[in-house]
Amino acid sequence: MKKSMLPVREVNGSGCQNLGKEDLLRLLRHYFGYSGFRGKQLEAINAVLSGRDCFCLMPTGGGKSMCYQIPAVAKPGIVLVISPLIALMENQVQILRKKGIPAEFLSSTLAVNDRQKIHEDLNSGKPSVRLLYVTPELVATVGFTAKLKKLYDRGLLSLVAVDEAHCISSWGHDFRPSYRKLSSLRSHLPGVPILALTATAVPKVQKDVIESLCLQQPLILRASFNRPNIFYKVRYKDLLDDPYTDLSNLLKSNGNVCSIVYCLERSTCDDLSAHLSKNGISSAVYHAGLSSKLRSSVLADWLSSKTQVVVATVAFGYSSGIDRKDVRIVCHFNIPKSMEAFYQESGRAGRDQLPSSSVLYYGLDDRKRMEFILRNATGKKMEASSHSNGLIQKSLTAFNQMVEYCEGSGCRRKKILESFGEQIPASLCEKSCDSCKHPNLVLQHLEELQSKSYSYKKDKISSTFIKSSTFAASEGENTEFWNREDEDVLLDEDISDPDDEADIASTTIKSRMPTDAALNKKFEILQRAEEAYYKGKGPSKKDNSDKRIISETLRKESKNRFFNALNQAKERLGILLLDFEASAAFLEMECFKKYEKTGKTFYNSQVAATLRWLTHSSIEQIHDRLSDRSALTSSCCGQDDVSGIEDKSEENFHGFVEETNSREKTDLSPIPSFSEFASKMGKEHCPDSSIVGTSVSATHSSKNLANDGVPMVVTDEEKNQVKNYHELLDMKKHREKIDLPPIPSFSEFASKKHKEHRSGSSIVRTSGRGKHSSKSAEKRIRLQ
Ligand SMILES: Nc1ncnc2c1ncn2[C@@H]1O[C@H](COP(=O)(O)OP(=O)(O)OP(=O)(O)O)[C@@H](O)[C@H]1O
Ligand SMILES: [Mg+2]
Repeated sequence: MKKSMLPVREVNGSGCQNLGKEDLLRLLRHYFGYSGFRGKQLEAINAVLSGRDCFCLMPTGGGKSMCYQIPAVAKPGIVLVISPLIALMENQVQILRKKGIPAEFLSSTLAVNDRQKIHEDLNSGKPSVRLLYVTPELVATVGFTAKLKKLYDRGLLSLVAVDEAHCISSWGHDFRPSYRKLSSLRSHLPGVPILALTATAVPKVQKDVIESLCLQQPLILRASFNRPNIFYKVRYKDLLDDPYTDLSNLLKSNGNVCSIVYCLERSTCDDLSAHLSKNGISSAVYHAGLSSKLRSSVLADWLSSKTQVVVATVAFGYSSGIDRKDVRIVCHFNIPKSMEAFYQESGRAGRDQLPSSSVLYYGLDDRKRMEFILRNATGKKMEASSHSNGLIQKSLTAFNQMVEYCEGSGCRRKKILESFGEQIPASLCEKSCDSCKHPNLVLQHLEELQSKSYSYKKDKISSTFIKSSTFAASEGENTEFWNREDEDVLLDEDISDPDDEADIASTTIKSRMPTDAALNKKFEILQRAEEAYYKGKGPSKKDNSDKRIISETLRKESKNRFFNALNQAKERLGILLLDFEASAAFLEMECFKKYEKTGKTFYNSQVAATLRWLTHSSIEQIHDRLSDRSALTSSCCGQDDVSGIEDKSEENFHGFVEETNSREKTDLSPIPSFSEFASKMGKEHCPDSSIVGTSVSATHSSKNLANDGVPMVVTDEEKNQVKNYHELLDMKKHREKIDLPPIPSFSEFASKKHKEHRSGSSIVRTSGRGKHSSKSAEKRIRLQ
């Protein structure tokens, strides 16, 4: 039930100073039902009521909003709240209205009529609104500045609150350029107190905020950043059989509670959410690859408990301030870039002060990946700047704190707080982190990790992280890593991003290659399908089952898409030594197997994610995933084992490639013709190249025929040799055409793989693929 407004004391200027603690407590109880102020709330409220600027540093969920909400009901006039997110504003306005406090937000998402009503109220003799929420972009417009001036001239502005004030600082982790424009507020509205609120404790950011907002002798309030109700824990991916299963078990064992799972990449979100859903956990995906409408509906469902788990990229982290109090678990499925980001994101847990957990899944691959991104992200943003080296160093140093949090022993809570300059005794933790609760177990894990790390460095770093030049760019698009810092990219709830059409146009314009535009279009169609599904418009009740069926036609189309995408990848990368048809079939089968039961929508989504992966992956990644696809395809199809045949042809090919390579080194005579090659292999004829890429199903019959000894029959072995030969020719032609650094000796590559296979290393080969090897292949694919 709505409450009526308590009469505001008639105050003129300094009159408010007379409001004592009891008066303020009365307001707190009346409107919010709380019995006492928390932390530094009372000091902040008193400061702004007395007309003083205030910089308020309180932890996430600490109750910063109250510092401007109480003044709004204690003092006549309007409190202007500047907030980075429309969703956050909507959320707060709804809550305030329910409590009987007249609050409004102005944004481009409002209907024209609603906007008009707000403006009419503001222009009226006595506006009823007490809290007016706006975005920084709106404040920067000439029209709104004029409106503010008018309110100011009429003495109606009582306070300007700048929420998430760290967004103003390029030193902060959420820098938002439009916040910079707020620096003119002080000169436009002299005498109106400014309250800056943030949970970002870095001293440099604090200084930057105070200077940028031109705060005058502000009262600086700093509460402890300790979140005693959050239990901190790290899980080591490299020591787990399957992190996906580990996560779903963790969520299930906690009773499907309200949770947030942060991932680095959109494709991981899609994949992980599908996995959780399959395991009976109510989950949805949130990332900037979704239309803004879909994002809003995911957020609304999560806020209203229709969905329990949101699997999100940092696009959701940007929604800091969204008030769902009962988030019990915040999980980072990939290591965040800094302690600041980690603190903010994990701080979404337990805002109701009840016991909650922060779980970070740490992986050595993830660490290297993030280091790579940080180097390139900073380089990319600062290409022309002489500061770039310093910035790279700065972000790597910040990241090292995160690594130390995971790889070091000792209290995790202490590490968090010390990174913000707070010195505490380890006893403060009271065994509410894994290190304090189970020190021996954590030490044991760290030892195991160390030995993994040693072999990891030896085996993997060179191959996994030497990426093509496209890596940095593609990482950015997939990970949304730069989104928060770059307003040109589709910013979450940016006021300048009012509708889906703008999203699509902007995405298309941003596409680097013409092929990307076509792909984006396809993604868009898939997104819409997904949106319809989530909104219940998708599968109709009548023929639900039919619509969910993945038809043969759809599967064929998907295969064709993969085939085309592989060709495009080949154009992009210069070379791909793969059988495209078999690889396309493998990728499609992977999607089908995974979502056969869940239905078309998820299947389409997985196809889209895989296509996206193909457009951005490096040669190594694609080869790693697909070089042994035929065996997988055959096993997926339930065919008999053909690995012997595959192996033999592969060995032949390897031998041939090696021989050709050694010829290359010693004598430059032309490459042998296929007939020469075939006769060398003991064959009698040269089959037509059109048979290249014959499906696996043909293998059996051709094998039988070959056994019958019919001379003109083309065996699969021969087909493979033809295919391999043509690929080799392509490779050579390509080398002749463009001036690339020498192709890495294929013989070295092939024999290295062979050796690795023999020694049972991480590269999974075709033959002898048992349950275990396919599992590790699956694991590797997921981590990409
Ligand atoms: N004095 C209080 N007593 C009890 N609960 C409070 C008090 N003040 C605020 N809260 C509640 O604490 C929760 C978090 O408050 P709020 O959203 O203002 O946090 P915040 O500091 O802005 O966090 P964030 O940095 O995440 O935005 C809210 O549900 C709010 O109602
Ligand atoms: Mg807040």
